[in-house]
Amino acid sequence: MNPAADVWAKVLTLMQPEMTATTINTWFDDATAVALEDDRFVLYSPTRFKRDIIATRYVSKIQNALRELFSADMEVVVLTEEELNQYQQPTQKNDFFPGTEEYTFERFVVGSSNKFAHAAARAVADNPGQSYNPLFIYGESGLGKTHLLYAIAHTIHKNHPEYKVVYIKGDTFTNELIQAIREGRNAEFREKYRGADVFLMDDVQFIAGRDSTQEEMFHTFNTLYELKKQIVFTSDRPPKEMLRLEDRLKTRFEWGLLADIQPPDYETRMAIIKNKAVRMGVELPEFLLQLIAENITANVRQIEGTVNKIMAYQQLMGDSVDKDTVVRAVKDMFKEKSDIVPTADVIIDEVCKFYNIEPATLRGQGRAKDISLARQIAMYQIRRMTNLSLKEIGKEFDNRDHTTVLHSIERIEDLVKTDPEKAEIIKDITSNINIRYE
Ligand SMILES: Nc1ncnc2c1ncn2[C@@H]1O[C@H](COP(=O)(O)OP(=O)(O)OP(=O)(O)O)[C@@H](O)[C@H]1O
Repeated sequence: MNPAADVWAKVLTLMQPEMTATTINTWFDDATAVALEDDRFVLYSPTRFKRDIIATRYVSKIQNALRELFSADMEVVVLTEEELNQYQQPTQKNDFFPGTEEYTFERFVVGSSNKFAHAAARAVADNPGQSYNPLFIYGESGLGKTHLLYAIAHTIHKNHPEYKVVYIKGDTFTNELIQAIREGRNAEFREKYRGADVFLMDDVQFIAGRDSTQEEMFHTFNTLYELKKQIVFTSDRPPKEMLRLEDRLKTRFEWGLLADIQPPDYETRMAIIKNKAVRMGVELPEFLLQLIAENITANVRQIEGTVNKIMAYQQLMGDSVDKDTVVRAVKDMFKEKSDIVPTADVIIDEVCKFYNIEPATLRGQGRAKDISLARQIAMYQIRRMTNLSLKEIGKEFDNRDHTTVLHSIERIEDLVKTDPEKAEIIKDITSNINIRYE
């Protein structure tokens, strides 16, 4: 169904308690929905007189209903006949970073878990280089950091089309730099990044621990900062927890404003699901909204994935699906996600990659300090991430005894508490393992 028409039908229903049926019929009987834009809802009323009444008296009521549907403020426009003829849907409004059209402030649902980061991003987008510099947004994966970064980019581009907005991921920066050095194009690389008016770096944690990248970042930062160019970073953790990051960068990253994003609370999850469903033109009954909001708690990306799957499911099955069938299908989706358990092989492989040793060595009897530590980490990770018993873990490591395995695991448990660098290594290895299953 046309999402705008669908939204309009919902708006009319939502307005019912506040208006008599006669009022609704009188003013809205021939009004039709023209478009649902990013932050505007466009209506058309063929009767000039009715159009004027809607535009003057009822816009705020329509806006209230839209806010309820989208958890966001939208502008409402009521077109006259001539305006309708001239109306052109804005196409590719945000096309200067293709593929990111949906990542706008209007489409970002604000709740208590992200309102600080959202407000900071807005401030920076409205006054680049003048409010907080740098802005450093951090939080776990899938909570909207990239979304905010692009929203900043789109807003600045709209207000200042002449600005050179540069978006780069931490690991791409590293790779490009290596390539530039290899090909003798250092000057070109520098110009590209140090010449930016707005510098946005996603996942900056990936530059930590790499000397030439950190050196380049240091000079890029200084140049941009002195010129009062806006700098924004995102990361999966705050600077002080980036233990392999040079101190001079750590302190610089903290010069401006640090803003964290937490996993969304129940209300925000509900709002995100509703917003997404309405935009996709899907009808999700209350029980289904609640079921998703109760079960998918950690990550907005997973919430979106679930809504997409339900939509596909409903399209396939049509209206004939009964409640039990949908509930079962949705529960299967939850199960599928939480049931992914990495194998011992994959975990051992990732630990070996990190420490640059052979799996056979890790599994074997060698007692060199580095190898023992890596082995203990592997045992700890297997215990944490799989359902294997101590005995089964022992088998993976040349038939070691289960008490040896237990001692190893306990040693790493202690280290994680007392040695932040080790804790960070474990975090890195865990995310490398998880990535293999995404
Ligand atoms: N508050 C929100 N409102 C609407 N959509 C959101 C919100 N938060 C996240 N999303 C959506 O969830 C998905 C994941 O968000 P995003 O890619 O920005 O996460 P991230 O924090 O950058 O994750 P990663 O660290 O894995 O890159 C995107 O499609 C984004 O639009």
